[in-house]
Amino acid sequence: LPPPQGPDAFSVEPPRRRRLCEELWPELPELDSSSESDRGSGTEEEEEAGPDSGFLEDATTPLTEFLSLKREAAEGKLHPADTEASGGKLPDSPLISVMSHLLSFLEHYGHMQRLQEQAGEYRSRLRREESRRRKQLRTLRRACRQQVQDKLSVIESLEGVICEQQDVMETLQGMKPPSTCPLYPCPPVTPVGVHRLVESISALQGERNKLLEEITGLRQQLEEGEKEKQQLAGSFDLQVRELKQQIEEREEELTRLRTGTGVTDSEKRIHNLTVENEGLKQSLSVTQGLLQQLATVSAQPSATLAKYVTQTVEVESPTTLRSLVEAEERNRGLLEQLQGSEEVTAGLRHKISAYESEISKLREELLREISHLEAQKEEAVKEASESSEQHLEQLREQLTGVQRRLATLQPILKGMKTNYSSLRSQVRDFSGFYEAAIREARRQMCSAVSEASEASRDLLQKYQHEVVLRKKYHAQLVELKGNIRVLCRLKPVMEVDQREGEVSPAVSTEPGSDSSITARYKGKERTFELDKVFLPEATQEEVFLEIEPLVLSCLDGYNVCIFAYGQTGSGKTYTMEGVPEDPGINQRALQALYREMEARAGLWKYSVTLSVVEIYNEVIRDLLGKEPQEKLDIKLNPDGSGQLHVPGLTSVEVQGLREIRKMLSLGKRNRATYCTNMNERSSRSHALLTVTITGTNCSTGTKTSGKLNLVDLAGSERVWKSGAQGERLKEAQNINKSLLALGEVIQALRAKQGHVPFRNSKLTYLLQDSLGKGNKTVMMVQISLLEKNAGETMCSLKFAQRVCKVELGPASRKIDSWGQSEL
Ligand SMILES: Nc1ncnc2c1ncn2[C@@H]1O[C@H](COP(=O)(O)OP(=O)(O)OP(=O)(O)O)[C@@H](O)[C@H]1O
Repeated sequence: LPPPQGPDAFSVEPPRRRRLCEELWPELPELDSSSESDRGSGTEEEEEAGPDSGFLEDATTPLTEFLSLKREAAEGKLHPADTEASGGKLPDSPLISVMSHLLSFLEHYGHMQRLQEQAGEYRSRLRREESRRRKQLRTLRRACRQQVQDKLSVIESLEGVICEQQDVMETLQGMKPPSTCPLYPCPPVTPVGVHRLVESISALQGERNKLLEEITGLRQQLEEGEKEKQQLAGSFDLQVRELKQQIEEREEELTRLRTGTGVTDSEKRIHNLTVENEGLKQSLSVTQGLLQQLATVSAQPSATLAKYVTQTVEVESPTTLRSLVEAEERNRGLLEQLQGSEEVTAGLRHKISAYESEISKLREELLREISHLEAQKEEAVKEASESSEQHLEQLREQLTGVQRRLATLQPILKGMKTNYSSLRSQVRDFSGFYEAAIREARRQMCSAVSEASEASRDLLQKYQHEVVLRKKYHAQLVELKGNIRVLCRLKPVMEVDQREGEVSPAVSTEPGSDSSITARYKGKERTFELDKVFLPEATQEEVFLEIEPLVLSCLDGYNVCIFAYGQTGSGKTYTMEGVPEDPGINQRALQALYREMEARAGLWKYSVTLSVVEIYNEVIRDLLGKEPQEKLDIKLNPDGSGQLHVPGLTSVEVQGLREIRKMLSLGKRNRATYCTNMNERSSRSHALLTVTITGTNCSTGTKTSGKLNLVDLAGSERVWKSGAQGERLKEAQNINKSLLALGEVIQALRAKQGHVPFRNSKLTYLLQDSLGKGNKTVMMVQISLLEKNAGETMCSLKFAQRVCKVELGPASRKIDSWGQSEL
């Protein structure tokens, strides 16, 4: 095998190689914080690196310094202001002081202060993030450096081996054969030895190639690390931009607030310039950081690599050389970019200095303005103090006046105090005085009450006497009128009758007389003398007024019976019940009773009970009961009083007229009503409303019990005329039977017979206690004026005449012209 030709790496001395490796990664000693001496130790190898490597070194030096200063500042070794002053060659920026000055103005506004604090927080976060990123970067670089050192140590050991081999080779080559050697002076090297050497050299070359490959791999790793670093730097820049944007937003908000709160134009301009300046500074710092990274990572390895290539590898590998030349070209491009960036940086610095000078001018203006304001403030304070002194003087004068007034008021106050103490003693004694007065008043009241009770007793006695007299006279009056009274009411000719042509009257009255009535029937005329004849024009009220005293006598303990008698359709129900808009006797009687009861309230207490029964076909039915169809019987009261009573009959105690109306409407609904050809709503039953009034005298306790029977009798027409048949015929017969029985009872009473046939019908039996002696009865005979009803009219008037002859009291009655009754 041929020996290696030309210069190779093995010709380089080991210490020199070590220095070359160190130059390949100049940031390694920097990161060890011991780079000052290493960087400063310019060696002859560096000078041999050519003009390009020297230029690169010169260009990277200030950036390296800047980086170190920045790092130191980050590590807290230097104050940021010092860093900028020394590394960036910038004067101490007044922006921060102006800013702080401006912010001091904002201290008056709590909200602005909070915003400022937020901005500070964002800045500190930014700084923290920056330091974190730098730490990461340092860690990465340290790891890379460790790897490189490891590789270098391997290379060194290999180089040592190679050197040894070379020494061996040189020794071998320089060895002279012994003079005794037959092959001398050119002793042949044994092929085996040479072959072994060649083999070892080629093995070493293979190892060296491997190492070179490893170096290439490491370079690739470094490049990848660089890319990662750039990505990190990019993301870092993005975060920084976001944070700056947030700061800018906060500062804009501050600006808005400041504008809203009325800062001067100079302050606004200063603020705007400050913001712009800050932005420029930030862009400058970003650019510088970028340059620094580029210079640190790209340029320095390239420079050292160039030297390395020049000295070692170039001759061996054209491919590597080509790639290194390309890297060199890239480095040159980066350098150009660096130069451009530096120019931009210089321009920005110039701008910053211009802005700072303007800011300093504005600051001066601001200071002038502040001093002017302070002067104004002092003046205002002076004026305020003068006015307050004047006010104080006035207050002093007022105080003096008040003190003078107080001095004059002192005696009055003293007098008031005396009065107050006397009042207090009076108040203390008042309770005793009050109790004594109350006792005296009670005593006087008791005596007055006793006197009054004596007087009232006298009055009460007089009143009771008067009541007794009134009752007596009332009874005498009623007796004079007659205890049984027969009234006649003429039904007016209705429209329906006029339409049918039934207008010829069969009844007439005498002018000037209100008690005689003349009826014509079958060519005969007959005059009847009754107690009262109501003409067709008579109102419901007129009718009731006639019987009101009798009704009211119930309150004094009388039993009163009021009948409505007459043929069907003659107006019985109208007279007794009336119509809603014009009520009849029933409701008017109850109203009058309640009126009177109210008038007697305080003297008498009354309770009113109500019962409504119907007598249909000689059967009594309870119209207020739950079972109206149930038949009731009349029996003697088991209390031995001899009174009659109807077991099971509903007797409702009513409290007022409203309740009575309810009961009456219930009774009306339950009443059996059938149609006949005489009247569409002809009642075929007797309706009996009984009002029992029990009174108690409040002072004497005397009790009275009166009963008012209001009877709407069934139609009295003759059976043959009503055309009734079958069941209806039975109804008519029963009706006529009960009416006949009523006539018989009245006749017996008139004749003062010992036996009065009350039991002949349910009606008379039921009214037994109201029809006897001492009771009062009113018969309201309803008659029609019409010719067609003349026969019925005649019958009704004859019946009325018979009743009229009955004498239930001492009053004598006129006897009619015919003398005797037909009964
Ligand atoms: N004085 C009167 N003024 C006005 N209308 C009357 C008068 N009398 C009766 N009427 C009317 O005549 C009609 C028949 O009267 P009502 O029903 O009172 O007769 P009645 O005798 O009760 O008949 P029934 O025996 O069938 O019950 C009713 O429409 C009633 O309003």
